[in-house]
Amino acid sequence: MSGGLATQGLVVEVDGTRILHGIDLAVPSTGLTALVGPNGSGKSTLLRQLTGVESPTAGAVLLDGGDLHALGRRERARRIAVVEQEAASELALTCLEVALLGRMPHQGLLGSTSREDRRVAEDALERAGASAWADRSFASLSGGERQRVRLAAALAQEPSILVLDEPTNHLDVRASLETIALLRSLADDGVTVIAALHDLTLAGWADHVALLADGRLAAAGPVAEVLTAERIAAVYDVRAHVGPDPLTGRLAVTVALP
Ligand SMILES: Nc1ncnc2c1ncn2[C@@H]1O[C@H](COP(=O)(O)OP(=O)(O)OP(=O)(O)O)[C@@H](O)[C@H]1O
Repeated sequence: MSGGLATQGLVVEVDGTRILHGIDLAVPSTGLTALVGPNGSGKSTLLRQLTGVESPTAGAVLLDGGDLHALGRRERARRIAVVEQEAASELALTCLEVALLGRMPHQGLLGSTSREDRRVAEDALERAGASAWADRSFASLSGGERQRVRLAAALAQEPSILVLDEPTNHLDVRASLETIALLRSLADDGVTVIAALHDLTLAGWADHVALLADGRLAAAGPVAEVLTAERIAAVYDVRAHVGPDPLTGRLAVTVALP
């Protein structure tokens, strides 16, 4: 199932400060989209808008052409899963219980866990490479291990749209690539996936890139069209080189201070 997620003239102001200046972005419903941009450019703010947890100052977020904010919280949660900074409430749970949190939007009002919920949560842990820790306390995991379990909770939600804020944070080089491969396979399965990433070479594994600069959309489109050396140099104020990586043949970005 695919979902059409887009913003129209999206403006966000916080305490009188304008953070997003009228963003028009259609998140491609096929393939993996990387959201990149310097620190403070507005990535997390934009992602919070795309998940509907915060309302815009002006403009709109559209889901399948309708106003996302008109949907109830539970209905939104059935459609959109989010992986962001961890919540304190997760710390008291086992990893399986954290994964089961993803089933909540699909459960009845009493929230009882069915055999099917448990199966989906266990599958999600397996897919995220976290099943070995199912019975461990979430608090006892390393940062990278927690990241995988939080991804499993999002998978257990069986969303049509998956929004991730720096999903490779804390992950080692191999685990980062495995996460990107998992996100790509979800996209292949028809899930709309958008992930904020800092590593531009990692972003090169995506299909599409949206580049934010100072709260504005500097560019959006296929990876090779957006991640050019000139644009990276201008937006990040660095010297940049973009070329095929000798190992993978894929786009690799190297940068140096001016
Ligand atoms: N309450 C606030 N008042 C003023 N400015 C704010 C407030 N909250 C956020 N901002 C600013 O909004 C801008 C965008 O923040 P956001 O977290 O969206 O950026 P980001 O691109 O995700 O950054 P990073 O890469 O560092 O995580 C930042 O400059 C931040 O300081």
